[in-house]
Amino acid sequence: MDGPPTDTSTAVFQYSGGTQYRVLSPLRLGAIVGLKLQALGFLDTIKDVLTIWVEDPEDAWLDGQVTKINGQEVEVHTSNGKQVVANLAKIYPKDEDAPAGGVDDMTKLSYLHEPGVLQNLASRYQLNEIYTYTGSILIAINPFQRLPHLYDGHMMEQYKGAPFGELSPHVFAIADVAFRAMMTEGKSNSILVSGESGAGKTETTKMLMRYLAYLGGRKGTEGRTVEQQVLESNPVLEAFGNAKTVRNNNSSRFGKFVEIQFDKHGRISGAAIRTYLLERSRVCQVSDPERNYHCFYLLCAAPQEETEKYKLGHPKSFRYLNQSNCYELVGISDAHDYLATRRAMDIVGISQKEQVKSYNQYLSAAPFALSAHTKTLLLFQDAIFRVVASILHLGNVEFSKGKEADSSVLKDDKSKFHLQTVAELLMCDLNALEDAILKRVMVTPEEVIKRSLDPDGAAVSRDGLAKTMYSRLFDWLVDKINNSIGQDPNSKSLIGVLDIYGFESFKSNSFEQFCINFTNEKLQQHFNQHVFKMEQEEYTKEEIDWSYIEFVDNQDVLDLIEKKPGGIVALLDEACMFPKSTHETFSQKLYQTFKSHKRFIKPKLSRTDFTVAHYAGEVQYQSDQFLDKNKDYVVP
Ligand SMILES: Nc1ncnc2c1ncn2[C@@H]1O[C@H](COP(=O)(O)OP(=O)(O)OP(=O)(O)O)[C@@H](O)[C@H]1O
Repeated sequence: MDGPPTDTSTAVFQYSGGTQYRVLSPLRLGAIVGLKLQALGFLDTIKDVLTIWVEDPEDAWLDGQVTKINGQEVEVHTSNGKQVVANLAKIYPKDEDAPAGGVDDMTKLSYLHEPGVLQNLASRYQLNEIYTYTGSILIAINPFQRLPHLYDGHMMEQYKGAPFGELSPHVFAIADVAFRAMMTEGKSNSILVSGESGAGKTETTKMLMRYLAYLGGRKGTEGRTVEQQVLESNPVLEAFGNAKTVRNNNSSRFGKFVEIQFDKHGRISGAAIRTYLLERSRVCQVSDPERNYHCFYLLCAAPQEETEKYKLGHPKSFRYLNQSNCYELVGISDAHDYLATRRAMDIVGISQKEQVKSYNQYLSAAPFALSAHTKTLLLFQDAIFRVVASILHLGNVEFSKGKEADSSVLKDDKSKFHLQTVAELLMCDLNALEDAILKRVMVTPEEVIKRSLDPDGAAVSRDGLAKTMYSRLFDWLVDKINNSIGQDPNSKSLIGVLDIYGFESFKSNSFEQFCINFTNEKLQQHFNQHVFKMEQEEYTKEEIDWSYIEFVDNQDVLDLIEKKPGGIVALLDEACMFPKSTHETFSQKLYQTFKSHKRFIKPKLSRTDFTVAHYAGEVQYQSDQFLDKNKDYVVP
C-alpha cells in the first residue's frame, strides 16, 4: 500500500444477520476458539455436561442432551425433538448459565467455541444489539434496517474519548481508539473491515468515516467537509464499481482503502481513496441472475437524445449484458440513477484547471452557449460515457473464419456497424482498430511479426480490450476523485479504513476467488503476527505466567501461492509466457510440483481443478480460465 506505514490496531468483522451464519470471518476467531477449547479439556468432562451443541444441516447448531455414549459416537436428543448421532469430537458444551441477552464481549463466555459464539451473537441480535466485542475486535451483524439512533450526533458525543469497553460495543469506539492512538503515539493506524459479500462492510466504512470526520472535522473546499466529499464520491464509484450479485444488489466489486489524513493537531487535512482488485471479468462475463456494472444499464436508460448519440438501445441487445436475464433491480430506477450519477460527477468534478487545459481545443470549437466550466464538465462526462457505450458495442462484434488459415474477418454487417460505432465513439481509425483486434503483433529483437488470429483468438483480443478499457476508465475516475477531494502530501499521520472482500468459497471458484483468498491469507498473517505478538507482549509486561501461544501460522499457504520461483503464481506467469500452454498443462505442472505439499490437494474427480487448504478451509479452484484471466492480453 502507498502512504505512510500503518499499524493495524483494530478490526471490524461483519456478519450477515438473519438465520444464516455462514460468515467467513469467524475464521480468525477459529484460532482463538481452538486454544480455549483445548484448555478446557472438554472431552474428559462430557459426561458431566448436561446440555450440548450438535451440528445441524439446517440450523447450523442445535442444543440437546446426550442420551448415550458409544465409543466415539454419542446419541443426542435435541431440544426440538430430533434424535441425532454425532461424533464425540464434534459436540460442544452449552453454557446453561449464559445470560439470556448474551454478553457484550465474547471473551466473557465460559465456552468460546463456534456454537457458543453464534448463540451469543444471535441472542444480542434479537435485542437489536448488532455490535459485540471479542477483545479489541468488533463483530458487526447486518441489521438490514435503518437504526438511526445508533449513529446520531448524541452517540458520537458519547463515544468521543470514552475508554474502550466502557460503553456498549460500537463501531465509533473502534474509530475512537484508532484516533486516540494516532494522537498519543503519533502513528498511523488502519481499521480492517472484513466479511462476506452483503455483510455490511461498505455501510460500516461510511460510519467509520463519519465518526472520524466528527473527531477531526474541518471545512474542506467550497464549504464541504472532506468526509462529505468522500461520501459524495460514492455514487460515482458505485455506478462504475458496483453490480448486482446473487447476495447483494449493490455489491462493491473492488476493494478500497480510504485514507483520512490528519495534521499535527488531529484535524483532517486531506483524504484519498485507493482501489484494489476490480473484478474485470464481469465486463465481458455475467452469470444469471447477476448484472454487469451499474453504469451500463444507467446509460441504456439515459434520456433519448443521449441513447441516440451513443447508438444504444435496451440492454437486451448487448452481448455483454444479455448473458444474464436480469436487467432491472427491484425498487431502483436506472433512468433516475443515471441523472443522479451525472450530478454526483458534477459535484466531485474533476478540477477545473485541468479540464480546461486538456479540453481547451474542444471548448473553443464547441458550438453551444454554455459557460466554460459547464462545457468542460459535459465534455468529460461525454468522454466517460463514450467509453462505456463503446464497450457495449465492442461486445457485439463477432468474427468468422477468414480465407487464410487461422485468420478471421468481421462476421456480418451488424458486426461492421458495431465496430464502426466503437471507432466513432473512441475517435480512432476504424481500420487500425479492426487490424488491432484481428491480428496480433509480436516484437522480437530481429523483427516485428504480425500474425492473424482465428475467430476465437479475435474474440479473446476483443474482450481483453473491453476489460482493459473499463479498468483504466475506473482507475482514471478514482484518480479524478482523489484530485477533487485533495490529498495532503504533508499530512502527519493517517487513519486508513480497508473495506475488502472476505474469504470466498463458491460452488465454482476461479482466478478472482484465488486472488481474493490470497489477499485474505496476507491479511490473516498480518493479523496473526499483530494480535498474538501484541497479546504476548502484554502478558510479559503484566508478568503473567504464560506459555507461548501456538496459532496456526499460514506462512506455508503463502509460500505455496507466492514463492518466487516455484509458487502457484510464478508457475501461472510462466505458463502464460509459453504459447502452447493450456490449463491442462498448467494443472499438470501444479500436480507435479506440489505432489507432497500439505496445503495442496489434487481433487480425485477432476483433471484440471486444484484445491488449496487455506487457513479458512479448503477451496477447490477451476483452472480453465486462469491463463486467460492472468494474461489479460490487450491489443497495443
Ligand atoms: N449498519 C447498517 N445499518 C443499516 N443497514 C445496513 C447496515 N449495514 C448494512 N446494511 C444493509 O445491508 C446492505 C449491504 O451492505 P453493504 O453493501 O455495506 O455490504 P458489503 O459487505 O459492502 O457487501 P459487498 O462485499 O457485496 O460490497 C446495505 O445496502 C444496507 O441496506
